[in-house]
Amino acid sequence: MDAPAPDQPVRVEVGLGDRAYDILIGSGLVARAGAEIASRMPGIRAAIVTDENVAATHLEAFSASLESAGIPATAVTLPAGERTKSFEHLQQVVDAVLDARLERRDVVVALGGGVVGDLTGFAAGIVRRGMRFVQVPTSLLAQVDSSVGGKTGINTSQGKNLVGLFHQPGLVLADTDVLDTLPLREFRAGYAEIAKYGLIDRPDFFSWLEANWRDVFSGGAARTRAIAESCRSKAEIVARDEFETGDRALLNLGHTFGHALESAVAYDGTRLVHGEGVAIGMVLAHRFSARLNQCSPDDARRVEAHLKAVGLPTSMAEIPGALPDADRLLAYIAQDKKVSRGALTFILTHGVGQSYIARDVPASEVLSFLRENHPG
Ligand SMILES: O=C(O)C(=O)C[C@@H](O)[C@H](O)[C@H](O)COP(=O)(O)O
Repeated sequence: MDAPAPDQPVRVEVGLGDRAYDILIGSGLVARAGAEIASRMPGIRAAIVTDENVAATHLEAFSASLESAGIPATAVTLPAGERTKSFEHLQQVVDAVLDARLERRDVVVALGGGVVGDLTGFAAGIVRRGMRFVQVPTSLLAQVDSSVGGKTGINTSQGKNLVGLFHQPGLVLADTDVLDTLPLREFRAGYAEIAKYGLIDRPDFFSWLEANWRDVFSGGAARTRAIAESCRSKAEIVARDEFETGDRALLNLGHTFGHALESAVAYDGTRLVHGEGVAIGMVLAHRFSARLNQCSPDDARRVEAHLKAVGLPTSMAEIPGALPDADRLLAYIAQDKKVSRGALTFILTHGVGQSYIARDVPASEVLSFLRENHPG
């Protein structure tokens, strides 16, 4: 990561050879987006994909920025929320891009959070067998996780992100100013993914977060540092295992349980948003590791205490409304993309910052654990 001049963005490179790209993190990037895109991709036209909430606050400024850089653009605005990651809205985006007669070398831009980014990236990956794609993440979660690394896709009734492909963006512009208007619940949800990097393999970062999380929430240098550290962690893992044949699965810490819970509430964001599912999932992953004598119960309690301190849910009991029973939750887990020849794979841990990939985890152990932790 380059050391930035005071008003320059932090730059993190995702080192993927001839598909390497920059993540720029800093203030004022929505206003500068047109210039940043045009300097890397001259002569293009663009389709901007966004959602109703983001459109209300940022679409005008973003469109103006493209226009002033000479990039003709069309925009498509989708409903906000996880349920938008569907075949129906994929079709809407594909139609908008084709109706605008964009060519393969033109650009589809995701202006929004993780839902918009995942859906837009998927559309860009399949239209004309792969168009260029730029991520302008407007949520904390998208800035520290989903806009980086090229996982794109949609949800189905069988489970989360079950249809999609790997399609890398050509540029990620993370404007830290847009986080100032993010609802607290959304900010916290993104924070769960920041904490995840500490829990995977950066125990010092986790300790730093325990001491400094209030500053991360208030903004300024601590926030930028946490975002940059997260992007650097993710970029390193993605560069060495782009297609998740090994280590990249570590980024799924908390997601095996978390995705099952999101599926269990039918992606109802009033009950559970993705980052909250990840927070509960990370606590469960640590508790499950302790139950299997892989880590100390003190470590599991430490993780739970920190996530609770920042105001994240840490147990299934905190999800409003009834949940399906443990057998049904296990059925969702069995649809997880890490399952191989029917064997369940979890990201477990030997302690804070010591996560590892556990293949062939017995379903009977998972079921007993889910029953013990189920609120019903
Ligand atoms: O980029 C990755 O790899 C991740 O696993 C990051 C996750 O935080 C992210 O939510 C991802 O989309 C989940 O991937 P999935 O393969 O479990 O759907």
